[in-house]
Amino acid sequence: MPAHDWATAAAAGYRAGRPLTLLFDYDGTLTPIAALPALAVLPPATRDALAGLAALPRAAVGVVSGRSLDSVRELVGLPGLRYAGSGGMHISFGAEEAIDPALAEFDAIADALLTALSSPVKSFPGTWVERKPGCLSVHYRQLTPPRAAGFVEEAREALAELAPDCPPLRVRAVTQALEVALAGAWTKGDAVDRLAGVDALVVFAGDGANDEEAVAAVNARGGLTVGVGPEAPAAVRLRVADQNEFVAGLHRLAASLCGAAVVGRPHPGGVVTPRVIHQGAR
Ligand SMILES: O=P(O)(O)OC[C@H]1O[C@H](O[C@H]2O[C@H](CO)[C@@H](O)[C@H](O)[C@H]2O)[C@H](O)[C@@H](O)[C@@H]1O
Repeated sequence: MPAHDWATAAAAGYRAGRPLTLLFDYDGTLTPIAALPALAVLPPATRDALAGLAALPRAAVGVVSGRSLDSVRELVGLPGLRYAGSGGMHISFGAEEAIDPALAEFDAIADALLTALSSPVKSFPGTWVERKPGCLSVHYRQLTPPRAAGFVEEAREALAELAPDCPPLRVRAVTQALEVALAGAWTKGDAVDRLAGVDALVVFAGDGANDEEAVAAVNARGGLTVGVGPEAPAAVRLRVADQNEFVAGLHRLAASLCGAAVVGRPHPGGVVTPRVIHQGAR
């Protein structure tokens, strides 16, 4: 195995005695990109690998996603993991939650944003808006590249027209969707800071523009950042060509640290009912 392989490096750190925190993006990293969000289902073998790694005595596993917290938690289906949804604004670890106050501020203006976006969405059939706590994804995957460029321009203009009556927005293109949140809202970097754990070797893997802050946060901790595919943030320390290669590394890591026991193991049952313990300052 080459020395720059992320799974080999993570296994070596764990074997050397360091706690290991593995944080992964969901869409495009743990699952292949699909035509619609509902079709991006986690393969059972990937779930087994995550469950096996999370059961190790000095390891924690988290999924940090642009999806809503409920959606990512349900799709992954492992109560023992750490989760962040809404691009880092809504964080869940064990029985505890942290919520960015910007989430509620955004929700108070979300209807106005949806109204503003209704005109470009009507003009470009195939586009649609996914409403999530604290943010929106304006999807345009079904459009050809020139139509997508036209749609993005119109959607950005529609949002910009709200400017005098609306707090500043953060609008960025993430895997064929415009992600819209309040400027200054928590990002995946904030989620990394809350989920990483003290003294752990932190590994983060992601594939898109909304992973930039997580990559910066993990690099700042001296951790291991893995870019999945060509659109991964430029600052990653290691790269894999695509989602298949990333999952192959995940299986190698699980096999190396957990042995054959990870395949077909029953998943931990039980439902954790989270309670809110912290609403951070903006
Ligand atoms: O941060 P992530 O976990 O990567 O989530 C980013 C967005 O993922 C979803 O949309 C993207 O994946 C869909 C399924 O593969 C695809 O159909 C869509 O075109 C992509 O934009 C999700 O729907 C969004 O809420 C997430 O922000």
